[in-house]
Amino acid sequence: MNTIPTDIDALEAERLQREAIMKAVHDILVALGEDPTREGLSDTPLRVAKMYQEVFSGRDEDPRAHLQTVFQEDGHDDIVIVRDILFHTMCEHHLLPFFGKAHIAYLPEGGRLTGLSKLARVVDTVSRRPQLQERLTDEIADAINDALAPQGVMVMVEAEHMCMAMRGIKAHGSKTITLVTRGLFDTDRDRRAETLSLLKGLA
Ligand SMILES: Nc1nc2c(ncn2[C@@H]2O[C@H](COP(=O)(O)OP(=O)(O)OP(=O)(O)O)[C@@H](O)[C@H]2O)c(=O)[nH]1
Ligand SMILES: [Zn+2]
Repeated sequence: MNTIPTDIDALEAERLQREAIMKAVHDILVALGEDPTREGLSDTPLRVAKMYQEVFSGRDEDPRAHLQTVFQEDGHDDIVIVRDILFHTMCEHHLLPFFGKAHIAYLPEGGRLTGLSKLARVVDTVSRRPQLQERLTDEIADAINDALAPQGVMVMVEAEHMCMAMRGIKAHGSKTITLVTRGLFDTDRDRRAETLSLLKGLA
């Protein structure tokens, strides 16, 4: 009985949100001196609204939901690394893209492993939010730390920010690197150094 009204509510909320974004985009076009009825622009508010709904659709998702499937592999408490997970997201200051690669390492505890693709799914979910690179990196590490309770997690993100390239300082090609660690990587200097060089692809 409940599922149909809930679905209808969700669809209605999505429709209302799309209309609100369309109106805002229409107003921006007018403020820029454009004619929103001209052929090239007439569908632009709808296109932009759908695009924002898509690229910000991770706001209400919990990235930990991807990590609920745990494989028990007793005796495997050695490092797992997935490098070069490509992502795109939107900087919350300017609503311009930043994009690059996430590199993830975790040291399992008690043989608790997750599927490799699930790590990329975590990156995908937190990328579909208005973001800061530092928070994106924290959210990936926290999701893995909470869901798997590993001995340690290390996440490195390297990205180029369009708000630094196509406007403002116009620092084309600059890369921002963020690194966060949890658990054993905070305390064990040797493990930290070894894993960092693996994350950088140096080993
Ligand atoms: N720490 C951090 N800063 C970011 C990120 N994305 C964009 N920024 C910065 O956010 C800052 C916003 O600064 P403001 O002075 O409020 O805005 P602004 O006048 O547009 O700044 P400029 O880009 O220097 O022209 C800029 O320095 C951006 O480079 C991010 O992911 N993390
Ligand atoms: Zn920005």
